[in-house]
Amino acid sequence: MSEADPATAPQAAAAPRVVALVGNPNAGKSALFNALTGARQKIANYPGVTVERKSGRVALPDGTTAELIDLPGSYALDASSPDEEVTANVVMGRFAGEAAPDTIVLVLDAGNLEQHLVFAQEIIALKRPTVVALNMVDMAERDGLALDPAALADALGVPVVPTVAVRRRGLAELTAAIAASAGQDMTLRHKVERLGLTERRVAAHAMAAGAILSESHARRLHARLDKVLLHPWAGPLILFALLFVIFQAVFAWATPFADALEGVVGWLIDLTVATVPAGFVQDFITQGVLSGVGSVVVFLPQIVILFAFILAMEQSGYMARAAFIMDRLMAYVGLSGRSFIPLLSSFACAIPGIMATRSIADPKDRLTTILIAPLMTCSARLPVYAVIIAAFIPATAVGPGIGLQGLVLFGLYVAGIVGAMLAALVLRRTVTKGAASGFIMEMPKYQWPPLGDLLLGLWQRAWIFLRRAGTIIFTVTVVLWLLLSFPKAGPGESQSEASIAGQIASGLEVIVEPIGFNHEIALSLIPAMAAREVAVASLATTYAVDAADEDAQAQALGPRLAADWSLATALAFLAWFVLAPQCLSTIAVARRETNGWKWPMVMMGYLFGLAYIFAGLTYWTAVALGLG
Ligand SMILES: Nc1nc2c(ncn2[C@@H]2O[C@H](COP(=O)(O)OP(=O)(O)OP(=O)(O)O)[C@@H](O)[C@H]2O)c(=O)[nH]1
Ligand SMILES: [Mg+2]
Repeated sequence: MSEADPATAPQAAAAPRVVALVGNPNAGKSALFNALTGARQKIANYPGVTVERKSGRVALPDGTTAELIDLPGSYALDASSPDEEVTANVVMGRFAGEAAPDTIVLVLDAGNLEQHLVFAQEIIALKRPTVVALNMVDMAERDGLALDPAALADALGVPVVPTVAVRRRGLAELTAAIAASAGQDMTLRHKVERLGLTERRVAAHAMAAGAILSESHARRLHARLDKVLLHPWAGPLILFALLFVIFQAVFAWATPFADALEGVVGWLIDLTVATVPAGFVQDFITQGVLSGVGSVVVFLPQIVILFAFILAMEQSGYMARAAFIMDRLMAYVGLSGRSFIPLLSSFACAIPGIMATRSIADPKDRLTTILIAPLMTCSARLPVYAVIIAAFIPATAVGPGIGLQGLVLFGLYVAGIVGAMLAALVLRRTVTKGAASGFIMEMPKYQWPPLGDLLLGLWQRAWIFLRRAGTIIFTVTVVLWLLLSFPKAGPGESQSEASIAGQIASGLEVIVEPIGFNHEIALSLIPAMAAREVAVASLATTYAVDAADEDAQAQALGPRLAADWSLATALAFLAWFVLAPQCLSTIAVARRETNGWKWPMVMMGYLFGLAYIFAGLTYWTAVALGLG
């Protein structure tokens, strides 16, 4: 440790001046450090912490040498992480055996000046010799922003040197400014006083605006967009409205395509009946493959439209803003914004969502996120929701451009989110007790989503969906069809009731009957553990097996459900699928990520419990309202 300690290291004549690089994360401190010190670096650890202490020698133009220290990025002097604590301790000279730096080089990202000036003011208010390196001016110029270093120097009362660390631009000027800072009474010239966070934000805004020489139209537009989209209350409202529009579109735009696909499946069934001799093979193709798997595939248009919006939000740079907005809201339920991306991925599928929780450092944050991820409405639920909504909710308008079907779909997604937030709230107060940690992220630039990337992403999502239909859904449906087809029913008996599958389902039916579920639903719940869409395929296959004739067999699932189920049962079925952990792969991934069966069991227990209770409440309420 002593070799890293400038106070005791063997040195020529006088101890070299200590110069510390301070600034927000990603300002380019390490890049500047490397550019200035080259190979003359030493790496050690700060006493008592695992944070690296990187120091190196730099020759100044006045002939002296300085010891340069690269510090971890920080947002504030009242530290919240070990990294930030080291920075604060070094800057304030609180480390034992470590002298306070003689000069502070404050590294600011020219492209994020306003944000970086918030912390910068805290440093300058310390009244120590300070030099500002206005770094990354190349990036700012590329983005159409030209800054005036003199104006900024004037506002701050410290020298400002424009630099491009990675191109070694401005290094001579910077070392000259460091040399000149020696022995000066900087406190006389500093214009920044100690202020609270809010006042510093206001001042940062004014100083950043005052330092702009010219700004391109696009940059100004993006800044204005952020003002609106990140506004404390307009931002969440816009996000909410956008999601609302998305779910309207999923129904309004997909219906003609879904109807056409349904027509194709019906036509294929007719064709099979006409060409394949009646018997086992014909039944297998019509009941098992076409009715079962076909009933899932018809939801491809909905999946594609939903993902077109999600991908466009990601690629345009809006998604990071949504995460930022959600961070504030999630803090209320004890989650950090770091959970947002895993939870967002869970809208596609909980499996990548749960794997993405590896980026959450806090173990309790992470566990909470894993436990609530299955409540986010994954795309496998979409076919289940869509088939029930199309069959039971009239396609009427409840307002200009607002369809009732889209509204119900939106409501189901919101129900999942609300359920997840409430679950987080309860979990954070009980099993995963602890404080939430905030997060700050850099916002990507706005851009039009590149059409090629968008189409590629859509193709990948569509392919994942179709592959599931061709593999897991196909397999489970075929097995179910076999179990549904034997033994053959006697006269007057229904085939699905008499079959092996039907007899197994009868056991389950006893349990789910009180919440309004019928025999067909009970039959669909077990195979749907393999994947939620299988519930749709199972229902379709069951009704096809029981169909009186070929015409009835070629009929789509929706009209059959509408004829056979009460609205109360349909609503209870939706409520069940909002909450129930009907997915073995998710449970398996949760086991792997938590190293044991305890947490997956907790997850299954609380989710099945909630699903049962809420499906029941939905059913009993609906019946009381006369919808049974
Ligand atoms: N174009 C450009 N890129 C830069 C410049 N300075 C740094 N970078 C890049 O910006 C990124 C972040 O730079 P770092 O030097 O690691 O930032 P840092 O301030 O040390 O970040 P932390 O250690 O996380 O606080 C790296 O990819 C650098 O290559 C610059 O002047 N121009
Ligand atoms: Mg660094």
